[in-house]
Amino acid sequence: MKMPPWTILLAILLGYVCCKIVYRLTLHPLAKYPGPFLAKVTSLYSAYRGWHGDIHLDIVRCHSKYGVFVRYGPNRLMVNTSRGLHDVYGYGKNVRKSKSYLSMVPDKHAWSILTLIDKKTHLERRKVMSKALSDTALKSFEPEMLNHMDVFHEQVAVAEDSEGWSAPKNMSVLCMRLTFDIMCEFGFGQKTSLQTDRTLDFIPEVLKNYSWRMGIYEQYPKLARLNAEGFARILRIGNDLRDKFEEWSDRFSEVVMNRQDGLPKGQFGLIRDLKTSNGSFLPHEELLAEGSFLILAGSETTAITMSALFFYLANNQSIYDKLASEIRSTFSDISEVTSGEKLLSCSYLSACVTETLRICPPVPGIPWREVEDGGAIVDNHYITTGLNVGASMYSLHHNETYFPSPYKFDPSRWLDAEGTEKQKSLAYTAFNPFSLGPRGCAGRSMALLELNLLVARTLFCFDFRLASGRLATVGRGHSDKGGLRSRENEFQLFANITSYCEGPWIVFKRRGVAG
Ligand code: HEM
Repeated sequence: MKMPPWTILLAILLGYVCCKIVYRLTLHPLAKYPGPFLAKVTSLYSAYRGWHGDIHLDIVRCHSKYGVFVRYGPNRLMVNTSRGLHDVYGYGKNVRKSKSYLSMVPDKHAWSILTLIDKKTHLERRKVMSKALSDTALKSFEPEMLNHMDVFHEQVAVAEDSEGWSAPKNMSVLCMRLTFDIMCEFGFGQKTSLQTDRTLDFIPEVLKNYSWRMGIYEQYPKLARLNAEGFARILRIGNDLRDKFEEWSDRFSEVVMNRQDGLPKGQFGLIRDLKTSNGSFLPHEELLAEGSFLILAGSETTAITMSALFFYLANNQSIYDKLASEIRSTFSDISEVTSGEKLLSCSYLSACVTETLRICPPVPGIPWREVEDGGAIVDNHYITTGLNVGASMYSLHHNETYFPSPYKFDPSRWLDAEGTEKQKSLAYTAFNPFSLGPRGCAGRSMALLELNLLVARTLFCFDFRLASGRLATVGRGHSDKGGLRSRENEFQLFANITSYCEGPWIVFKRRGVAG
């Protein structure tokens, strides 16, 4: 009997897939490691988790079920120890950024500091970026940063009831607008007014969608080749938002890219005017990619941490009181609440910020690294060339070995107290919200400055608390949601390439207003 050609093709394809699955389960160098069955045979498993936004929770579940090393993709191994963390991300390790970052490179020349895989080119870029984000640059920008925070406070200051409390405010929305405006002026010298101009509300929405897509592609880069954006455009899905955003970003980049003297530059000017080793400027596509990444990197992450800080302070009265008392006794006028000795002396503030970054790391998933020629040792395990290794920040930050009662918001774990030194230094070995080593966050100081200043200035000028009724539940876990989303006192993260969050809804009252 003669078989039709398509049946033969199908049989060959099926045979190939079966062989691949058998290989991945038996002879593959990672075959001996435990993990979810589907994750061993296809990266679609983690892409599905990325699509759901609960990849960080699934990783915690997998480590508690399978142990320290878990196979989380056919070629991917994750580890949940501080030694593993430092072996993968520390300086001088035999790894580079994984090829999955390529899925975030839209065009041939559109690298950004985040996606650059080549170590030498990255180092050159990093030197310029470090200068752009140096303490000196931050200090000279601080007055503008404070202006943006004043606008933020004007928005929450309007009293709505007879006791002087404001209407409920959605912190994740207000914080994103604030950090976006700060980033655009710091990086590009542009005043974007997202805080006050409601016609620009499409921008955070577009950025959120973009991060969500990138989060999925990072897990399964082949999906990027399907060109979902192209199809969405043809099918006219989301075209309104996209058109508005493209129009806005074209206008924005026209000004930013203009090298004429006298135009506002911002710190990004240093990258724009950077000449490569052959004496030419970076290609236009690369500058655009770099600019977009900087806005995302600088705004989403910091906004999530700010929102989480409001959530945990409003939900923990004794911590709120202790912090308010520290701030109000350290400063005697709002003009004093700036960077410097007094702010640095607020040890409880610093502990609250650190604890928020621990319990709610804005990059909760795994920044994958690829092992280079010669292999690498990760927590005493030899890993072969070409495989991907990584550690999830959320999972490590909830590992009981380093953080007893990991789901409890407890700033005191970062304070000096007799008998706790050992536990505290152990905690620091696993604390990693900004990643570490050569690819660690270049904007750490900027983020910490924004976080400390916003909280200190808010508590100096205002009292705040959770909004009442249904709004008080936004952002928290719920028993109905089941599993790892059921913790009511945990601020819920939805992980993508960074993450997004909802709420909390907070009401404010200017201090000194009688009620
Ligand atoms: C709480 C706020 C922030 C957190 C938690 C955070 C976290 C991170 C993490 C985990 C990475 C490594 C990502 C990877 O390996 O794939 C990273 C990279 C980076 N971040 Fe941040 N970030 C924050 C704020 C900022 C800010 C305000 C900026 C300012 C522009 C910034 C600029 C960068 C840059 C340039 C890189 C790439 C570094 C490199 O590859 O050399 N970040 N960040």
